[in-house]
Amino acid sequence: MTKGILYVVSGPSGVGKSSIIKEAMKRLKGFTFSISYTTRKPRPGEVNGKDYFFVDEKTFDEMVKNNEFLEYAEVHGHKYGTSKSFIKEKINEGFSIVLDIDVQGALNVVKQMRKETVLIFIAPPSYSELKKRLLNRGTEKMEDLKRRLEDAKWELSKINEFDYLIVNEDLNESINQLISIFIAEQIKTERVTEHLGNYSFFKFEEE
Ligand SMILES: Nc1ncnc2c1ncn2[C@@H]1O[C@H](COP(=O)(O)OP(=O)(O)OP(=O)(O)O)[C@@H](O)[C@H]1O
Ligand SMILES: Nc1nc2c(ncn2[C@@H]2O[C@H](COP(=O)(O)O)[C@@H](O)[C@H]2O)c(=O)[nH]1
Repeated sequence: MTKGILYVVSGPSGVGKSSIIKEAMKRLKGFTFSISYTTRKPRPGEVNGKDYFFVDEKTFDEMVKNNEFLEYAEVHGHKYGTSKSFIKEKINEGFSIVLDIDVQGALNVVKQMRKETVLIFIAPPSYSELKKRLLNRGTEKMEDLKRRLEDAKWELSKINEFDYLIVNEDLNESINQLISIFIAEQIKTERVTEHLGNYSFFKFEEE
């Protein structure tokens, strides 16, 4: 069976990754979201098993020891990781999987699974707009917010390592751009021909 595609969406905190992904996935069928594990405490409204699997440090470290993560990283002072068994299973079953992970994690995934992975960077229209979005979201204390903005500088320096770049100015346009990438990648010649197996286009000329 043809392997699925791993869409890795990354970019600084507060740029709009989850807003774009959630809406794109509502409008498409057949896409599965990879729910990460984290040691961060849930925000109001966040649901365990839907937004994240919220675990304590001991559980997370145990999972690292047992090699249960495809990738994991310390991001803005908390630990986050992607389940290896979930990704391997789904990708082998031919599913399209969407990951919302940080830049370190994204570069780590692509090192292991270049052929299956599509790297998408979401950038803010400006640094001040990023700050505004984080402030308006109001989910972080000032100290955490400053750290996220500081970390954004390194993350933005890695844009050129990504396959696609969406500048999230207008949310609806960004959603459409993400959907376009998802669909275009599915019909890349190498993926379609791999799916068709022995099918030959030249047969038509012979008939
Ligand atoms: N194009 C946009 N214009 C204005 N506001 C936006 C836009 N896109 C997203 N936002 C707002 O910016 C805030 C941050 O968005 P979101 O939580 O989706 O970011 P994120 O990249 O997933 O953040 P994190 O990495 O911290 O999880 C939210 O309040 C969201 O409503
Ligand atoms: N390397 C990984 N990064 C992850 C994972 N899950 C989420 N993230 C990234 O963490 C930051 C912060 O998220 P927040 O929900 O606390 O605001 C954000 O950039 C996410 O993309 C993961 O499994 N691995």
